[in-house]
Amino acid sequence: KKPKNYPPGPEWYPIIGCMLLVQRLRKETGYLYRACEELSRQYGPVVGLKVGKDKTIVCSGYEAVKELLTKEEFDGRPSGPFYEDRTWGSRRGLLLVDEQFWVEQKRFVLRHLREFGFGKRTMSELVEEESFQLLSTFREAIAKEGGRSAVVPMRDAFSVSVLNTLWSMLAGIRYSPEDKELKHLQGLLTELFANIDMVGTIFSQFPFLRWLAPEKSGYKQFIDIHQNVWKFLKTELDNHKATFKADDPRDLMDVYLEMLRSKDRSSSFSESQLLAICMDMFMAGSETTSKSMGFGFLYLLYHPEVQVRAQEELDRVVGRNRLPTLNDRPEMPYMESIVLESVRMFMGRTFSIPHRALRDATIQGYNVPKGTMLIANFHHVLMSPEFWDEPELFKPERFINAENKVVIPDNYLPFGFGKHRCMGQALARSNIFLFTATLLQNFTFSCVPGQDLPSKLGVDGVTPSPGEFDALVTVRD
Ligand code: HEM
Repeated sequence: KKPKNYPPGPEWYPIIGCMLLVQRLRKETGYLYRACEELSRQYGPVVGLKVGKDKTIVCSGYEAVKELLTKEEFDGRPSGPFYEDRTWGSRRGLLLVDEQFWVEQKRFVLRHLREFGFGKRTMSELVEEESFQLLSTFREAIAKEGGRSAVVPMRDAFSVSVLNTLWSMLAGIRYSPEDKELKHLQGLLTELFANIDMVGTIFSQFPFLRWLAPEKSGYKQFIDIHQNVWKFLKTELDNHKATFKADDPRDLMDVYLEMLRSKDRSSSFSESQLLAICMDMFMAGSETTSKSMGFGFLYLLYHPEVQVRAQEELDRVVGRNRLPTLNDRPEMPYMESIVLESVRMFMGRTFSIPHRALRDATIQGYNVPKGTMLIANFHHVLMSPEFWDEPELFKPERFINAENKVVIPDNYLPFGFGKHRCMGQALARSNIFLFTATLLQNFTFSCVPGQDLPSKLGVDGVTPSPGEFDALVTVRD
């Protein structure tokens, strides 16, 4: 039975709730966000659902999304097997934890990452080093062809560079693009992201399936992948422990190990929590950044005029005799806007990380019972014609005002808002800025002759992906 004054939505059936309808709409539209958009067209900006055991409210309108992201009552994260079994029976990490545990761990990580990558100087060092490596990889691909251009698979072209910035901060490690260990880790993350949703999986909504149908429900695979990521991280943790020197921390792992040795640490600190932090930083930071770039470059193939304008800005501000740096950013509003537009195209196809009502509350006047999961569908705020002129087009100039300054509208919320807002926004934007600027300074990207332009539809998953596509990369004259 629906709770009193629950947000409007489709009819619920025993056990399954409205799962069948959501699944059907998802199949018809190709994306879960589109299924939810369809429901909000019918029921309004706040839709009340029940999928299996989970009462779930999906918010689409700006007012509803803002209320969800800022109200302290909604600062919980969901609980249940999906959110607990990934970290061996209790919620750990940074992404899916709440209350005092989350506050303590987030504060610690933010404070110490300033020294290892979130600070202005350390971030410049990290990102500039990776941009150079990325440029070398593209140059090598062209050199192999022996001419001035090469066909390059683009979907995963940025993953190594992004993973390297994260792993350098966490554990002081950088990989070469050919490294076997790196490919293993990347493969695990890609597999995981293709097999789960932002809102859980069939076995989180119907927990009994874990025991009845562990293979078919995806539970076994989910646990196997997590176990492998865990093993990968544990090997590095053991290396760190073996080479640890008190008072000489090299990275986040070392400062955390130092904390674990302190007698008066809080009980939220543990070795398994350290591993879960690393896992969550990979999960939150790698696919999001590289897929935003994937979408960005896909759209650049459609919009050669955007490349020309970006290259004019690059030539004017940076020239051709040195590589761009993060210090050039204030002078490059157009490149900055390409970053914003790339992230809009990515996050406009998905949801926030789910929140949970910590107690009975209301949203937009509707009742939200304690324990309800709340999700922001970012499609509306990032891609609706209500807010954006020709939202489906890649138009960086939409973020630039008459004084040639970047202006970000209030409804541009791809990194969330409120206390759970993204921890990695500055790093993600710096990575996308410098990787894109370095590549466009040196190359022009076009559709491979004889091939159609790649589909803009993308592929659904825990985060949307642009699908595989190639670009003809040509050295600039
Ligand atoms: C384009 C790239 C990225 C996008 C679009 C993005 C977006 C988001 C969003 C929407 C949230 C959830 C906000 C909420 O639930 O209210 C989030 C949370 C988070 N992000 Fe990101 N993110 C990106 C990159 C990164 C990077 C590079 C890192 C790590 C360095 C990172 C770490 C996190 C963490 C740890 C959280 C959880 C924060 C919390 O719950 O308190 N993200 N991100």
